[in-house]
Amino acid sequence: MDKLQVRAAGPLTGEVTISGAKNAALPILMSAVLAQDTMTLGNVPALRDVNTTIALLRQLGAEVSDLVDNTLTINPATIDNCVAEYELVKTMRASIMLLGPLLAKYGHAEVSLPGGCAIGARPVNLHIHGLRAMGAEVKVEEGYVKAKVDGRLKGATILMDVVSVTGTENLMAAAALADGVTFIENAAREPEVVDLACCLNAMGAKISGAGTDVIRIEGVEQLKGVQFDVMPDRIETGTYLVAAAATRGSIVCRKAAPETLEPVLLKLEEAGARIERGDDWISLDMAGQRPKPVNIKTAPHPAFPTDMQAQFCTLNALAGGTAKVTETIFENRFMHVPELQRMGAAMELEGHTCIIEGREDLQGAQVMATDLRASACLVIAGLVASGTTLVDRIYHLDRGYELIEHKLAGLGADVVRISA
Ligand SMILES: CC(=O)N[C@H]1[C@@H](OP(=O)(O)OP(=O)(O)OC[C@H]2O[C@@H](n3ccc(=O)[nH]c3=O)[C@H](O)[C@@H]2O)O[C@H](CO)[C@@H](O)[C@@H]1O
Ligand SMILES: C=C(OP(=O)(O)O)C(=O)O
Repeated sequence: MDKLQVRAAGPLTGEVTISGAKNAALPILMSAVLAQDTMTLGNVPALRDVNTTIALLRQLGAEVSDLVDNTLTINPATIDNCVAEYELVKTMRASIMLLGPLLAKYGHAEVSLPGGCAIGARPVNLHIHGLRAMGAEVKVEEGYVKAKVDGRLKGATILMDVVSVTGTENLMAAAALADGVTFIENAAREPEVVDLACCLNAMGAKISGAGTDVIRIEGVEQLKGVQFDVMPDRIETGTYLVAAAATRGSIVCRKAAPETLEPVLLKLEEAGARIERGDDWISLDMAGQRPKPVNIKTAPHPAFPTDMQAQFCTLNALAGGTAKVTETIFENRFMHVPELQRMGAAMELEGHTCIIEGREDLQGAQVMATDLRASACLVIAGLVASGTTLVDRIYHLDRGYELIEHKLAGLGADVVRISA
């Protein structure tokens, strides 16, 4: 298993180019099955999860090119199998996004339940509820969600009890080919939902309201293959900005989408960073100062994203004062806390809140990455800690950060991948 060796090398400085968003790319790749002909997708990040998605689509019979220069083509016309098998699905929860599109296009679909994961339970009851409301027969059997419908799905009004990003995306994609109008109420407003809606609309769908809490989808009979570029990754952007802030550095993120990470930028400003935003760039400058503590409470967009919580734990661990970080989306998303404690961080958990007393220094240690963003927060800690930090199980990191060691090295960090 690969490890990352991280040593402090002073403040991060320079420019980093942001990749396409994992959490937009995966639903868009899976919604490509809705098209009649070939989709060409650009700005697709080279990530382990993208490779898994390519393998899943090929397993269904789609013709999928390799990813070259962050571009790939998907021809779904050759799909002859609507079963997404456990072996691939278990490594990536986003696979559930195949359910709605396959069902809407082919009238049946079987997608393995992804199972629980380290950060929390991740149920799919809302996806099932919505598809049933659209007339599908859905059962959970032998670890698979099995859905079928006679003819087309029917437009329906669906109230989401809880704001669910993938749930909203699955139902929106399915409704794009349904007969009649669907309303998704209490919809997720995340920028990735908007990106998927833009892609579907380019394919000929009639979706309005994406980015608000009511999405209206007027079903159409067919969707066509188009060229579409995936939006920039706001979480990758936020991660590099926090890394720069933790090291008291000064960086510019290029090919970013500032409007998608306003809550993160506001918290970085509160931490003492000078932030400037352009159309597609963000700069951060700490002017050599130690970060100030910032209280964080995660919640659905436009509030503070759960995917940035771990990184802000590290930032607070280095801040001059005490901060509270509260997680409201996932019940078990603090597994980085014991690892950061091993590096000397002063933090305690009280239920869903982590109380962090900032320290001037952390110490390098061998630590274990437990999930994607937890891995990122340990790498950030290693950029500041004395001695050497060895982050184990970085396959988590490879799910979501394209070329992380190269991008960090470009900012002056001392980060080396040690291949097993
Ligand atoms: C709202 C939110 O911040 N969602 C995050 C979630 O998206 P992801 O799409 O993975 O998860 P959801 O948005 O669906 O889940 C949000 C909440 O809804 C609950 N739920 C979800 C579906 C369902 O059928 N039933 C149900 O009860 C979940 O247990 C969770 O507490 O993880 C992603 C990866 O970390 C993040 O990028 C998203 O920002
Ligand atoms: C946890 C994440 O992803 P996933 O939903 O694929 O597990 C994430 O993007 O932070």
